[in-house]
Amino acid sequence: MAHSEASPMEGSNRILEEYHINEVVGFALPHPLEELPPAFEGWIRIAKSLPELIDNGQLREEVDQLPTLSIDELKGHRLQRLAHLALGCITMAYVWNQRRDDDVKEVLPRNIAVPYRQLSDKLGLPPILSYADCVLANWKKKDPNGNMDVLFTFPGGDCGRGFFLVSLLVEIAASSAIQAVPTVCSAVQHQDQKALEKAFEAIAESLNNARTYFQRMQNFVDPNQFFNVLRIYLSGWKNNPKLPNGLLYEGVSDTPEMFAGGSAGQSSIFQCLDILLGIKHSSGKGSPAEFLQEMREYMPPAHRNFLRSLESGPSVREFVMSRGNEDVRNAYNNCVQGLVSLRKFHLEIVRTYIVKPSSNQQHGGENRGTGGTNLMEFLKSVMKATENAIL
Ligand code: HEM
Ligand SMILES: Brc1ccc(-c2csc3nccn23)cc1
Repeated sequence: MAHSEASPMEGSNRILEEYHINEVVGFALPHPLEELPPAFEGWIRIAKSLPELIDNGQLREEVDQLPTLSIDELKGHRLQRLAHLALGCITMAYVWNQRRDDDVKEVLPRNIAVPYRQLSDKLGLPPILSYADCVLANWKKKDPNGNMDVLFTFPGGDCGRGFFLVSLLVEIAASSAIQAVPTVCSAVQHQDQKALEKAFEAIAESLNNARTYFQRMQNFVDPNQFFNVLRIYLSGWKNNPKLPNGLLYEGVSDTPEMFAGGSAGQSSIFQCLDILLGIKHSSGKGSPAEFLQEMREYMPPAHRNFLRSLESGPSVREFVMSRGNEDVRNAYNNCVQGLVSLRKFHLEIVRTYIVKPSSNQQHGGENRGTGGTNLMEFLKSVMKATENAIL
């Protein structure tokens, strides 16, 4: 690990800041901006009006009329994240438009493809809408008492707002677990059983709290709107029969390129806890481990590096198994159980929001998730691997 990068083993919150992890919102972007400089008003205007423009058939025409803008004026991480999010939403709307299989765009025009790729390269993010865009940076405080709202959404009524905000609330609730990660690493390094037990207790409590937010999904998101509308706009162009060669980014490359659709496999919280607790997912070609590893490439680089540095440290699980006292082992198991409960509840949500609505479809339900995975198999495997980690 590069000497300039602090390792979580040094056990200070300074480390988390260095990896762009915020003590209140965790991996989410703190205080996202909502406005771009005046020259970019067209991007914001269109991104803010996707449902209306798509429904009245004007979206693609509006996008085609945008000027090709230089991104030089977009200084700073937050401005670039807002622009990347706006262009990501516009790109999904432009490609999928009114969700007709015979009306999918295979070429993204240069006036958005060129700045979109430049911003993606600057941020180290993929040129497709990702979890880091749509969940982590797509929010604002609506009023002084902390109610939140999304910046952009898609057709499907309140479905997108609910899906993105509930995911964000789970991320924020689980962020206190991430705050305990340097303490766990330091306690293992110093073989401090009491400190380790306390840090595990904080993680377990955080996961139980996060689960209560998960339950809000049913109140805000309609399963049929999710399955038949929103899910289409989050689909990507890797192994997608609707775009078998991928998407051509005009003015950027001569051949079409493939990028996976949005997935919460791109959530750093869950991958971070899997690493910390030593939860190993099944590996091999087309395996959950391979999919989750690939999804790291869609995360902000700082978060990807945090996961790497965590992976390079001593095994917490080994320490608990070989030297942990009974209290430490129980506290460790409560953390694993917290992740199992979240993943079991998530499986119920997926049955309600994907499996059931897809069985109502005439073609017997394509068993694919937003990330294009054979989802139930993948999710059950991930949940079982978590359960198997209980000592
Ligand atoms: C309507 C609600 C939801 C649906 C239909 C849904 C669906 C899915 C599907 C199909 C996958 C498989 C991978 C993929 O294709 O992306 C997945 C993965 C995942 N989802 Fe969701 N999801 C929902 C809500 C949430 C929420 C609120 C969270 C919390 C942040 C979440 C966290 C995850 C995680 C972490 C994974 C990766 C697998 C894992 O680590 O367990 N999901 N989800
Ligand atoms: Br883009 C985008 C990508 C992923 C998500 C998301 C939030 S929770 C969840 N489970 C599966 C996907 N997913 C939302 C927007």
